[in-house]
Amino acid sequence: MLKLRSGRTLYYGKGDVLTYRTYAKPLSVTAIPESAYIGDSNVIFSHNITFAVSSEQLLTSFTEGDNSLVVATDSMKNFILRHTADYEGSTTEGLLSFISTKFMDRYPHIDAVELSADRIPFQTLEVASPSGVGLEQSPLVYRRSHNDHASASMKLNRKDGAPVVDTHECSITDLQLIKVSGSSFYGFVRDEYTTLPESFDRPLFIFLDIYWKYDQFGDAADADQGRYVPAEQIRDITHNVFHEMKSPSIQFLIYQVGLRILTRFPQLLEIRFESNNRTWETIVDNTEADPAGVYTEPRPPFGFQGFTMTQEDLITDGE
Ligand SMILES: O=c1[nH]c(=O)c2[nH]c(=O)[nH]c2[nH]1
Repeated sequence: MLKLRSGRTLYYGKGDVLTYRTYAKPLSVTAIPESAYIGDSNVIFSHNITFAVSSEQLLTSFTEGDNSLVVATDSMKNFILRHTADYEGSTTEGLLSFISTKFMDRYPHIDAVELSADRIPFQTLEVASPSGVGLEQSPLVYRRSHNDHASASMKLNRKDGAPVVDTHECSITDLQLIKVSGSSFYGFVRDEYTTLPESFDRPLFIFLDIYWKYDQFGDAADADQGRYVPAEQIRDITHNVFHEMKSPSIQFLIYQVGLRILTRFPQLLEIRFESNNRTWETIVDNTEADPAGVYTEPRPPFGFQGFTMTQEDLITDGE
């Protein structure tokens, strides 16, 4: 949240600025064992952007109705759209820092900007090859995806007058993963409040949001440094670890995912998880002889977990 020196919250801005940029610079990233993802053509580089500004000098716009320093939020929207066209890089983080730095350069009375973007994912589609043999990716037609998506957020302020990225966070949200067998939950506190039976093989459905921060923001903004961490590889590590392990709880599962992510990406300072337990409710249980089961959606209320990890966790875990 953007605040003045006095501690008073003050900001205004525009949300849901939809920017469908075509033919941005292609992204290429280093391969990791858990993922086939090595980049994006960025033929469609589209985002839903939220942009807010703050300044000591905007106080009178609230207290006296003085609009003399108010950049209309409609103009902000135009600024974002026009400069999305000028962006020469290939990452969401780079786009946000480019637009916000330009804005602070253009309007020197703005002290701080807070902005975020959800990437709007479009997936490639296969079409019959003109040669008549096999399929190939269409370079023209894409499918809008409503699955998990990447996001980034950051706050800029001024240092010696120049805009600098003060804090940032990248994420993948709305991951929804089911493992049909190989998860348990037992050994928890049993007392007069306990009704949950122990489970030795539950169909574990989790909703997961994962957030990360770089040690050096430049690695996120400029993929040419070769240390960009794509949300797609974070996603693929997550389902690999889920696949590999017999989890005794969601708590331990996300810790193991975090260890793997921090191992793969030493350029990350911190990783944070927010998970939600949506374990399917069992209607017809499976047996050793017959693996078929029938399950239904769990009823609220839902359990959740939150956990933050840093590179220190790799040292203490002895990996
Ligand atoms: O993985 C889990 N962790 C819990 O803390 C918990 N609590 C609960 O009721 N089910 C589960 N599952």
